[in-house]
Amino acid sequence: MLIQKAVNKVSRWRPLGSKEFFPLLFFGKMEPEILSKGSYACFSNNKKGAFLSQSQTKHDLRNFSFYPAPENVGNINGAFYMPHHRYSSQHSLSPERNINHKLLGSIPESVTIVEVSPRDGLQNEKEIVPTAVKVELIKMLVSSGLPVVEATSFVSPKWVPQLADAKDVVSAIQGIVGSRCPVLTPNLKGFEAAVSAGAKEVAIFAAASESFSQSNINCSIKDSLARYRDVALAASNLSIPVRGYISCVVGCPVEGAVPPSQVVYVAQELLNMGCTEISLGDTIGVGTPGTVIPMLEAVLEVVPIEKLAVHFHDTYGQALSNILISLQMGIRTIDSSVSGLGGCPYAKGASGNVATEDVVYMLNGLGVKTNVDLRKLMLAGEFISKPPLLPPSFEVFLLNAMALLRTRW
Ligand SMILES: CC(C)(COP(=O)([O-])OP(=O)([O-])OC[C@H]1O[C@@H](n2cnc3c(N)ncnc32)[C@H](O)[C@@H]1OP(=O)([O-])[O-])[C@@H](O)C(=O)NCCC(=O)NCCSC(=O)C[C@@](C)(O)CC(=O)[O-]
Repeated sequence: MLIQKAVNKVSRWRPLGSKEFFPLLFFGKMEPEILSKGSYACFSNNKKGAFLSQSQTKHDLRNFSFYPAPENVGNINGAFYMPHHRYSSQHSLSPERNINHKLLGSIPESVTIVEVSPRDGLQNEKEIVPTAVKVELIKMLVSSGLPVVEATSFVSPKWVPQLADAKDVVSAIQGIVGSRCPVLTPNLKGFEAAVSAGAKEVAIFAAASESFSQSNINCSIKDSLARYRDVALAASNLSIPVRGYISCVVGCPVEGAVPPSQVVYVAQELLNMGCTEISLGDTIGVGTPGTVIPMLEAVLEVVPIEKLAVHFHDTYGQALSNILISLQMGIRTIDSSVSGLGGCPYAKGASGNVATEDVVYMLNGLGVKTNVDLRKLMLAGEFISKPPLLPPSFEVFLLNAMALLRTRW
């Protein structure tokens, strides 16, 4: 029997297979060539692209690091990757570049990506993913350079059976350095269990919609805030940072459109109880820039921009547009999930989170620093999305053996 792991929601992201890699290694051409005005070829076996302004020279092109053939990186024909390029006045030689500059000028130089796949990505998966697989996923995500990897939730196992192994996951990642690994805690019981397992950061999760609060955490918004005040106080006594989520910031599966004033109310309450960061969740992915901009403008009246994060689901393919406008408004923390895994068990119809690969690809294209290695990230996505070739018990045995070897050497 094979274990059915999470389903990769974004099949365009897959690492190079050896079949594609070896021809590139031996026959691929590493230097870009200008073919005609404004177009170039990255590899001899690649399609030609036409993305650069006519004023750019061959010298400019050499300064970019090109990935191997783009269709091999992500199956995106004609796309290409410029990790170190940033639009700056140095490059603003043509009028169209000036227009670009105006639109992109407010985008931050660096962005913190909060990877939520081990928690938000897996919580909705029906087949139970073995603890060792979850731990390996977290390690792979950490090794890709992600600064924050949300590890799991200390919620009721009756409500979310997939995350019933929260204690074991947190115990197993105690040695991890280089990334923060917060966990969700819905109440004091969850908080205490998280702390005794070794969690150093927690997140609480309220909603801007009354119906969603009831279906997700079985209480009203007011009662949830009272519960969270207790968690925030206990956390502050232990100097543990608390992130506050707000779900349904633009739309609710039951109530429809959610007015920005309800989001502002919950944001203000979370801020007052001491949350160090507030993540605004478009839980069912119904937002567009048309609804996200007014909501963000309203929240920015009460929450300082450096404390805000955005959390988009991609139900209608709007997540990247919403992220782009959030960046243009100055937000510097983006939540995402590798391979677009995710969906809330209590939000019917909610599709996956925005894929981290897509976010990193866009940020790289904008020249925004993330410190994330896209190739390693893709391997993590591949690892969690592909049904394994081995029986689960053997796979878990292998993962445990690898973990043991790592601790010995
Ligand atoms: C909040 C509760 C616990 C209330 O659940 P409840 O049933 O109202 O709780 P209760 O206090 O009446 O307790 C019932 C039982 O649960 C136990 N219990 C109580 N608390 C815990 C705990 N922490 N850990 C383990 N067990 C717990 C408690 O001990 C008791 O056990 P029993 O006596 O029946 O054996 C429940 O509704 C729950 O766990 N909800 C979690 C739902 C969830 O995880 N949703 C997904 C996360 S939110 C999300 O995805 C959105 C987000 C953040 O990603 C952003 C976005 O996209 O919008």
